[in-house]
Amino acid sequence: MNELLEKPRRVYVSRKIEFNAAHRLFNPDFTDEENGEIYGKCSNKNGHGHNYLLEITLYGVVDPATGFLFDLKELKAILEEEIIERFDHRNLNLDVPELRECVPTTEVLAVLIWDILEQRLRNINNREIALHEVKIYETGKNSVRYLGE
Ligand SMILES: Nc1nc2c(c(=O)[nH]1)N=C([C@H](O)[C@H](O)COP(=O)(O)OP(=O)(O)OP(=O)(O)O)CN2
Ligand SMILES: [Zn+2]
Repeated sequence: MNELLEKPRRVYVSRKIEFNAAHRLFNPDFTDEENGEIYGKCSNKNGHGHNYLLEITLYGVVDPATGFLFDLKELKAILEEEIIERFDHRNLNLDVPELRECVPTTEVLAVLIWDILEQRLRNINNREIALHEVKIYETGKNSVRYLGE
């Protein structure tokens, strides 16, 4: 074993993916006026779209045998299956069952993506790997980070 990895080395490993989706920010419990006041143009009846940039970060100890925390090829495949399949080219209000009763803000999307990935990693996690952060850029300027709290 390389002496570099003789003691546990804790690292953060990230991968970015992009998907595009439409949404409308609208709460049916509010009046149209209230929705307009709170969400402005984002509550327009026919919705609008975003090119979301998602960055997932894992945390844990480098495996001394492989030199990996987690194979990024495997993470890429998981993100394709769990995120792209679910969200890409979808209407978040209509096509994602978990969001039907929610206002699909970036905060809510980050929490949902956390729950999906946390569950998926738990099922394959026989090593010390944790989901550390879900970060979503909704626009070039607006982003949300969720660390599972
Ligand atoms: N806390 C949040 N605030 C807002 C969210 C959100 O998810 N969480 N979302 C939106 C809208 O989805 C909206 O589409 C964002 O658009 P906008 O504010 O116009 O964003 P831009 O960065 O493109 O705006 P600029 O005009 O370029 O500044 C609103 N708020
Ligand atoms: Zn929006």
